[in-house]
Amino acid sequence: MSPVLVATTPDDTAVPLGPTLSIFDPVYIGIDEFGHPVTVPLIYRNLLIGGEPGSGKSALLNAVVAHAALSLDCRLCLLDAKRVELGQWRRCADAFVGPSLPDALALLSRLQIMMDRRYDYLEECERRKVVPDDRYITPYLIALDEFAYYSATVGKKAQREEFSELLRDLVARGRAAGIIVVAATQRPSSDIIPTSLRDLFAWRFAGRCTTDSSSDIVLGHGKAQQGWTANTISPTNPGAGLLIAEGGTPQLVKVAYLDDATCAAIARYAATLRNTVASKPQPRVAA
Ligand SMILES: Nc1ncnc2c1ncn2[C@@H]1O[C@H](COP(=O)(O)OP(=O)(O)OP(=O)(O)O)[C@@H](O)[C@H]1O
Repeated sequence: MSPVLVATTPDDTAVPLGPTLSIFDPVYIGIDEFGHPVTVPLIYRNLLIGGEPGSGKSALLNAVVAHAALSLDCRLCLLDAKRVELGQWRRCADAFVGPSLPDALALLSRLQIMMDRRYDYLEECERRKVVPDDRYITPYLIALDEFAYYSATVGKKAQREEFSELLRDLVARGRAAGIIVVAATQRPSSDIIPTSLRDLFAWRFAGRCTTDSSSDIVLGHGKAQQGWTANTISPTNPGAGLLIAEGGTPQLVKVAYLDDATCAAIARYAATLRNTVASKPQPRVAA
């Protein structure tokens, strides 16, 4: 039987805590058009989320981050230029970057170093990837809301390019080292999501897009012609979108929505869990 986790309140009362999740579990993200639950495995994968403003990208991001926050075998790094979309999870995260490109660069550089060291370790142990209950490697979820802010909006050109290169490297090489990137943008255009970057994301979600071509930029070339376009999703149906995950065929999904109060409650609970249960002896990425 797994041990009962107990938290201590300020007046020293022991409060039993419920079970936790694992980042190796499939992540519940919503329902399909028949009302069936939709889950996606995220370990060893990355997820790209695109769609017009208000299409429900942050809602999906929050559903994924909620699962990761409740997974004590996962650490979090959050980048959110608006600060309020992912801000409620701040106390669960090793690092939280707001609207600062230098901070974003510093964080991604450190993650890149950590990734390289993890591969040194895996090579030394003659292993290929992180596994459940890994003694020394804890998976990291890197969640970015509106990554175009860092890759195309602020700072100098060289800094933006450095950001894009670092992000691309983490997406391309991070999976076996337990680094999961979930990145959202409201600008599904070819300059923000070039094909070479898009194709590195095994899982993709397109919320409502204003054109067939912007939907294709998220889902893949030719999908609109095959009848899969997020342009047909009603603007009055936020959270609905086309998901490409296992199987490769797009699937219509309505994302589970966590309102502010629910998010805050889950985040508080997850932070309590994280403070209560000793984490693995591994240096933190954040300063
Ligand atoms: N799954 C959902 N079910 C019901 N309502 C939703 C859902 N997802 C989003 N909404 C509603 O749509 C609003 C906008 O959602 P959200 O902030 O996730 O969009 P967004 O695409 O991230 O927007 P932006 O690009 O401006 O950040 C939410 O405040 C909420 O009212």
